[in-house]
Amino acid sequence: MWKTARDSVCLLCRSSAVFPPRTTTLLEPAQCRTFATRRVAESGGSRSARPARMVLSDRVARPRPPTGTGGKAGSGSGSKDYGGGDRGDRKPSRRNIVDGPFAAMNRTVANIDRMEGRVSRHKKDDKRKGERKGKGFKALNMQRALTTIGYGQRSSIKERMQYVESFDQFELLPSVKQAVAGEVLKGMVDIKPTPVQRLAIPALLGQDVGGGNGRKKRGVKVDGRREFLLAAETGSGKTLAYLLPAVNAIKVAEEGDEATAAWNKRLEAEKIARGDKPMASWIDNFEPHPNTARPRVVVLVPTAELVEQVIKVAKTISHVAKFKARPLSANYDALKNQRNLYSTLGVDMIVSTPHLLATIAESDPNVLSRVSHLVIDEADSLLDRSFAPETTKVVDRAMPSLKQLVLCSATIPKRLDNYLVDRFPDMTRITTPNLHAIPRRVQLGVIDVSKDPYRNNKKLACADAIWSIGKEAAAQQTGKNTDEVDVKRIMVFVNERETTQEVAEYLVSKGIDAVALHRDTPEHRQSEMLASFTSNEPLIKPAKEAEGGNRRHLAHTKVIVATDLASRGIDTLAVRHVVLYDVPHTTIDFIHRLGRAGRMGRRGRGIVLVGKDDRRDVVAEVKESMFMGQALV
Ligand SMILES: Nc1ncnc2c1ncn2[C@@H]1O[C@H](COP(=O)(O)OP(=O)(O)OP(=O)(O)O)[C@@H](O)[C@H]1O
Repeated sequence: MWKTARDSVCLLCRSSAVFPPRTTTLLEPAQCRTFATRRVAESGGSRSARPARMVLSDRVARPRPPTGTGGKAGSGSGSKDYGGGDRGDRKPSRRNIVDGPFAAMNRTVANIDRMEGRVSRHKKDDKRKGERKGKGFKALNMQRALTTIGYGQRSSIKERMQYVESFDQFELLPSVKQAVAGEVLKGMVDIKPTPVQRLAIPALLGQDVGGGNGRKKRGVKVDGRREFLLAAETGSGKTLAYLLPAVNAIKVAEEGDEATAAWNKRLEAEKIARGDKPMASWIDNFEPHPNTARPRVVVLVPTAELVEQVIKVAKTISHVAKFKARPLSANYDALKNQRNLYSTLGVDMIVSTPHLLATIAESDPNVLSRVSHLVIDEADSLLDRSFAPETTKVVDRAMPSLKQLVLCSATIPKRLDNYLVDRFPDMTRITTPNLHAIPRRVQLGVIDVSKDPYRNNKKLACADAIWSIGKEAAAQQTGKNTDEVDVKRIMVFVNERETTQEVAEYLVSKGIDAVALHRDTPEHRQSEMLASFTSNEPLIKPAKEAEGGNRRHLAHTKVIVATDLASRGIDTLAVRHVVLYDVPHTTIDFIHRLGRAGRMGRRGRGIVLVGKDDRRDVVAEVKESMFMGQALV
């Protein structure tokens, strides 16, 4: 019969009457006599009903199902069924109404599911994150390398972006604005700044365009300098976002520089004195410009290829804005690099790899003594283990004169995040709402290599995928000029450098025009190989040349098999197809590699080859994230 356990208390009604006797401190509701009796009364049953039938609904501790998902009308969120079994559309009793002025009075039923269902406003983001963590993206979470950006934060950024619609709104000098429309984005209609440009350009200029905390957006001054992190998805125009404010700073500084004005006067006088003699014949003997070997702006990038890419944009701006931008890279011999830096005509901006600049600065520390703006592009690479020592050498030397330090990246790996918190705790972070997501218009296809017809032959699967793309391109061309072939450019990414050569050779044996690119490829050769992938122009070849006189040759494709080296920052606007021969080790690599396609809103296709030993769960989750347009956690 009924017994009382001295140490036991019911979870719900807090009474100590229980059945059967137990020794635990907290009891299940079904074991509580007081509670059970009350349930009988509520459900209209008689006191004589046997306790065994008074079992509570097993839904008691679960959140209510959302409205419209099964159950009768009124049993969803609108009803107050707190575990009393299926009450159908019964009107909720007054004592269970928890909202309004009489809320919580005379409550006799525990509010367990109500509490679970309620989420505080501040915790909404955490809850969403939790849901994503718990359910959808288990595998990605396990190998998570990226720092998370809350969805609340992303929405507030979206709101702020609405304040900018055009480049004219930026407080840039007229010549700089003119360079954007007339040179860099020449030929484009309806030129508008991209999301990262809308957020970063005003911030770097110290301009308030409205929305949010102005002071915070413009950056906090630390020892007289402002520090920024620009993080935005691949192919979103980060280069212009940091270059335009830097060029603007060069021009503003030049306006008030008396030494430069005096030198310009002397040069004009010299020109008159030399008469018809070409300037090149005497300029080396003229006095050096005050900026010679003392640039105001330094941009660091990880590879010689990127030096070329960034300097090309800078020089295009300089055609209108008139400043001197020079590259330093392993693509040039020592003499050319020296001339670029020590030119008598001076240099305003240097674009370099950190290794080269750190070496030069070691022998001539003055080189970095006047730098006011330092940009570290691809900061996730330049501040990781392999580059960090050289990069920090440059940062440390430039620090005393720095007014602005800008770090730029498509991803914020956790390591970078920790480093920044440690080294630059006051850094202003400018992130776009789609950070860590693969561009929306890139689709991902998965080929299971373990199945027929490939039977774990990845190379065969890769060649087959490329042949399919080539045939599709050929089909698209039917009916057009048959003497010419529009060649599709395809990038194949592998994890190890040894694999590049192997795969490229196999593809060539299957009639595909393929080359291998890795760290050991000479830098000038790398640039040559990448040239046709970075050009925005259609790659048209005479049909005979494209076929190479061989009918088993795939005329419509050009393939580069590369390691991660070609995945960082290279502006491969013309690439529509990326093949992930190996499943990337991290989400960071997924983002960079797939980011070579679908740049600046273009369409793209990724194909990932999944072998028997590969993480299918990771690939499935990346695909799902991409489908939903979400950040890769
Ligand atoms: N406002 C704009 N409108 C249209 N195109 C633009 C605009 N800004 C930049 N672009 C073009 O977008 C392309 C990609 O820009 P950029 O190379 O700067 O991307 P990114 O964000 O640095 O990419 P990654 O992270 O891969 O380095 C370039 O070809 C550039 O000319």
